[in-house]
Amino acid sequence: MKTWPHSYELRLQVALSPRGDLILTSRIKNKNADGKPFQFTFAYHTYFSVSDISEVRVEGLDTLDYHDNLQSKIRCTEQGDAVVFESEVDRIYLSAPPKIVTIDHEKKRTFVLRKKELPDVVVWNPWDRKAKAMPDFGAEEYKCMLCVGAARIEKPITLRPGEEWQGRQEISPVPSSYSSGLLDPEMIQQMQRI
Ligand SMILES: O=P(O)(O)OC[C@H]1O[C@@H](O)[C@H](O)[C@@H](O)[C@@H]1O
Repeated sequence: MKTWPHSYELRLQVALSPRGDLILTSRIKNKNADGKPFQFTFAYHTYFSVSDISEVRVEGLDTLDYHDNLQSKIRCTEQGDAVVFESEVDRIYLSAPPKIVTIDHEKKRTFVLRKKELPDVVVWNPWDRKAKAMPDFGAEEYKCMLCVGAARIEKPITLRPGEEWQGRQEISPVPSSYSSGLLDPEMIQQMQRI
């Protein structure tokens, strides 16, 4: 293929635990016979179903730098305690901690995202104008979704022939009655058991 003149193997393992944890493991192997290494970036693009995007907050990204895809990918710094949504957002947060939480106040549900070998995090919601322009996206669907996904974008991966890279993302839904910036004791116990 002209756009990607390399031979590779991609394996995606999808596992669902009895309590609802979704574990995605991706393996990419360089199968080039010509001895050439290749370089790539990687992102999961997982959509969460939320009750109302205006009530959702993403925690764990405070003070981090991000590339803003809505401003020609310029590098900005997150100023808030949490990421909240009042308009279109399309960002790549850099070198994020291994655990990020997406809190849905209305549904009293939190998605705990854990990641390995994937330092960055994509956060995306198209909002109304872009939603209308996308043929595979309902005009109103932006209100009840949020894309948060582990990624490796800033520092691409290089593989020599025969080498393999593995990245992993785990999503655990936990009930939560989060309020005023403090996790309730029940939720802390549940998160510690994960
Ligand atoms: O349709 P997908 O693959 O989920 O991607 C949706 C959007 O995801 C964003 O992260 C990209 O910056 C956008 O360009 C893209 O439209």
